[in-house]
Amino acid sequence: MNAGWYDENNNGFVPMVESHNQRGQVQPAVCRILDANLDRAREGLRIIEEWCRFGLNNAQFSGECKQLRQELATWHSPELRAARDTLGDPGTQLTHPQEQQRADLKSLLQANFCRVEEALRVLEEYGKLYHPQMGSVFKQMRYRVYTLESRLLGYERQQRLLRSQLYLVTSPTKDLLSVVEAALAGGLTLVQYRDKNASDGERLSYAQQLCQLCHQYGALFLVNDRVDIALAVDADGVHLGQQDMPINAARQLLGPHKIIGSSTTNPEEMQRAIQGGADYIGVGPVYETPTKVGKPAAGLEYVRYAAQHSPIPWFAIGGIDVNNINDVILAGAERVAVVRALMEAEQPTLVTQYFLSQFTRVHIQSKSELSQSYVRANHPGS
Ligand SMILES: Cc1ncc(COP(=O)(O)OP(=O)(O)O)c(N)n1
Ligand SMILES: Cc1nc(C(=O)O)sc1CCOP(=O)(O)O
Ligand SMILES: [Mg+2]
Repeated sequence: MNAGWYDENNNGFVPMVESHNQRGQVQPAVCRILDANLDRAREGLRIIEEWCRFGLNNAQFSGECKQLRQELATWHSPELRAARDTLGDPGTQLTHPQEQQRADLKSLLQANFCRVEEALRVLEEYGKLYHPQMGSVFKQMRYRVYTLESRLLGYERQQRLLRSQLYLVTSPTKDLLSVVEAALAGGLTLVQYRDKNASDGERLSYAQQLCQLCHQYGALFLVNDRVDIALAVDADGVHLGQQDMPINAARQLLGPHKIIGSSTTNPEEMQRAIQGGADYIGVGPVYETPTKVGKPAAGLEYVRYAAQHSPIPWFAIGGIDVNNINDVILAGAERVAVVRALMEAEQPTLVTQYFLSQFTRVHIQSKSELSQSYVRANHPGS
């Protein structure tokens, strides 16, 4: 019969990794360290797994967490558990103020990934004193957790991009932070920092402040044109036009999980952006706009084309305001990007709320109009 034990934490029968401590040569303190860190890693994984399972309904991510927990359980032998001395542990009273509050879900997940990774690193080092394979096994496990972390946080980002219907592209103003904050308070979830004339120092400083502000509100933050600044402030991604760095070069620098947006004006540019690996595209200018002088309008015709043909999220942009938003939505746009309509608004919070409400209203109205015309066509007498 295989050696092992029954684990009460949902793991069932756990085959035991054979003890290497047969001659009692490993110090009890090492066993205590291994016991504590096996617990710490499993607890952190369980917290992450709950979000993957109940928050994201994602079987792949939650399955990977469960698999890692089970592998940890195979090392948590009764011998290591027996070394536990909770009453004699001075660390049970120590907490850090940051553990008492988490700003948002992202920081909760990041804190727990950090906890798991640290625990695995401790297991890797002290494990070398306990079992010949423990060092390499826990090193591999730590790399699996890094991969899970970047895939999960990248996935979260993509989900937030998909859910964003209004995108604020900023223009320079002395009230930049307060305008953006007012829009975030109205429910804005996507912001791009755009300033074509500032010095690099100013750009970096604004990008840092805006990135922090957006993340406080759970919104995504992208930088226009500049991959280096996006990297320096750990932004969620960049927006690149036809004259900017090519998407594939930006992807090499930013890695697979950051967002890259690309401006398009016609079907050929759209096709190239999609093939190049853009996460979303700008579709415009819908109307001519003083924000981008000299760029001819692509018009509502191109919006209709995007509605029919774009397999990735797209934002109609250019001259969109509270007066014409309904025309743009009726042409098929489910997402819009604006500069002046929010940056020059007297009440950015209210204007944000108005824009967002139009997506629901126009769709409900056009759906009910469609269903009424269906009833009229199919039941002429009713
Ligand atoms: C969402 C979005 N769409 C299009 C643009 C324009 O990008 P680009 O063509 O590179 O022009 P500049 O903004 O750099 O002047 C954008 N910024 N955002
Ligand atoms: C930055 C930008 N890019 C465009 C494009 O079509 O690629 S239109 C545009 C400016 C949009 O500004 P406003 O909302 O003030 O008209
Ligand atoms: Mg550009």
